[in-house]
Amino acid sequence: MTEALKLPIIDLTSPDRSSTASSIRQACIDYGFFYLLNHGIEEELLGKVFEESKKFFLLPLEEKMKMPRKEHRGYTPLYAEKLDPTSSSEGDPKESFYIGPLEDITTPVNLNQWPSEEILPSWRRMMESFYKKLLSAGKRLLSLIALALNVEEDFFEKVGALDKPNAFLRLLHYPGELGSSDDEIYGSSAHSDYGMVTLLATDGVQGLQVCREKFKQPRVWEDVLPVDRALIVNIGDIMERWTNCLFRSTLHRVMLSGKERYSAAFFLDPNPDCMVECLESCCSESSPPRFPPIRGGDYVQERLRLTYAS
Ligand SMILES: O=C(O)CCC(=O)C(=O)O
Ligand SMILES: [Fe+2]
Repeated sequence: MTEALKLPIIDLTSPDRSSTASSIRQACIDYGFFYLLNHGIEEELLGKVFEESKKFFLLPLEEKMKMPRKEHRGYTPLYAEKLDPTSSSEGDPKESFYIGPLEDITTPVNLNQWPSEEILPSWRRMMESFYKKLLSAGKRLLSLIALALNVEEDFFEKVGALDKPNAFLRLLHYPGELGSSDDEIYGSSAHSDYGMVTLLATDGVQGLQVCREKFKQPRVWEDVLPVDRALIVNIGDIMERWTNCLFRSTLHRVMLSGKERYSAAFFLDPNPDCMVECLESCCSESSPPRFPPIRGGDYVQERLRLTYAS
């Protein structure tokens, strides 16, 4: 049995930034998760994004396999990914499509892969527009997160995290029928996200669960229900490092109920060259830094390697 969690709701456009920042601080300390309203992504665009996403996943497998995941961009088929590397299962029953930075960071050519315009004419335009709006919402949110951490609101810009951030949009499809007799099936197995923050949109089909005490056994899982017009935001491991574990990167998973589900997760990771080092406002003599400084890119690379190792 699980219970639904009543997560705090944050309004990105609230004029009272200091009170919003303190609500964010409490939400990140207590849950590492919150709902975000007035994020600037119109309902209409979101509807279209899910329509286009559906059209893509409905393509025959051989068409989708023309864009296999390369440089973390493109298509990953069912069971290709194991988010919980300690689990013995064959992989997660979900397929996804990754879109990386629209402006490339380390290469002169853009590495993104796109479905052919003949097959899906408005796909790329729609996804690029969605990506840009998510990035803008993410940047605005990070300025509030900076205030919540008692640093200057442009802190994440100043340290170079947001100068060409390594942000990935991932479209996800969890099939409805999997032909398994298990009554508990994890569409995404238990994991925490790697980056700074994740902004998640879902098609309204429930399934997301969080475990607030990742080191306690047995694990207690609570449902995060979809809230109309809200994105679900969670703190990632890099932010947990930056804040010396003050803000938590909470373990989460997706349980399948036999109902098909679509979601879109936007992982906002810092520029690969940005150094992630415990914030002064998050350590003291009695609470020294728990992690050494690390280059953002090195950290994410290692986590991805573990996820995709077979
Ligand atoms: O599909 C979802 O609701 C969550 C997906 C997720 O947690 C992830 O891709 O990291
Ligand atoms: Fe996640």
